[in-house]
Amino acid sequence: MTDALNIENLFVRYGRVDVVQDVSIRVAQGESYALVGESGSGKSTILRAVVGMAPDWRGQIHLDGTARGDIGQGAFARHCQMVFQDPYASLHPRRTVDATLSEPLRIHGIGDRATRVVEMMQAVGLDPRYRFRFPHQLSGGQRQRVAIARALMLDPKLLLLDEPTSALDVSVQAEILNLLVRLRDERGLTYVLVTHSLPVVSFLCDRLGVLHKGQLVEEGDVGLLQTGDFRETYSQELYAASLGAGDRVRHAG
Ligand SMILES: Nc1ncnc2c1ncn2[C@@H]1O[C@H](COP(=O)(O)OP(=O)(O)OP(=O)(O)O)[C@@H](O)[C@H]1O
Repeated sequence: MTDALNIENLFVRYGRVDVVQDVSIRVAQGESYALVGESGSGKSTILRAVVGMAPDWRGQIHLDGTARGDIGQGAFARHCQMVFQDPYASLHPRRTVDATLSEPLRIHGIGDRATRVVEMMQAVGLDPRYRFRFPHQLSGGQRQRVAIARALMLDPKLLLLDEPTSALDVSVQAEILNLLVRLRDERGLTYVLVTHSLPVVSFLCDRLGVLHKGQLVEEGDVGLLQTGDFRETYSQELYAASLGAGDRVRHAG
């Protein structure tokens, strides 16, 4: 089967610096893949290159076997969406939930918007009576549910999740992780997740890639997080630093 996402020899440059260097990643259909690594290692930049938010990149990016450059903006939005870390920053402060969720439908000429908005609110566990609320009238967890709902409005197959729970209270993180697992199972989604949290990777992902200074230094099955059997010193250090942090999340299911 064609990979959901195939990144080959990706370089991304800001100014004169290659912040991503020769990275190749394949993510199978239905797989959940995590990118981990310290702050500034280039994790988010890789996601940004996939969605077209990195101005200067080279290499090959294929989605479902089609080159990124051959996919128009509309088709891309129907295929792949990104969820950002901070739902407060990513939602428009003067748009109600209804306006936020209707917008992609309007842009793509999809009718029956009120019904679809209510159905999606229910699918992400948001009470439809919040439909005409603004972001500041919602909790952090509810806002992230809106952001996830917005990402799903066009029924994409690939979701890029950039630290989707790290801006949330610990008590709410597990709820959002459970929601992401349920939505993935119900909709056959493929996830690429960027996170600092190895417990989140254990909970949500099948495979992980370790990024260090813009390079992918190691890839492996998520079982590595049980054994700690990493090959590279950098991965071992990252693993050791995370030990003991977040059993709560690991058992969120
Ligand atoms: N718009 C930009 N202009 C210049 N440099 C940038 C820009 N965005 C990111 N960088 C640099 O690129 C490098 C990689 O950043 P990136 O955000 O991808 O790292 P990250 O691994 O996702 O970090 P974090 O975990 O802190 O989000 C960093 O050195 C960062 O300073």
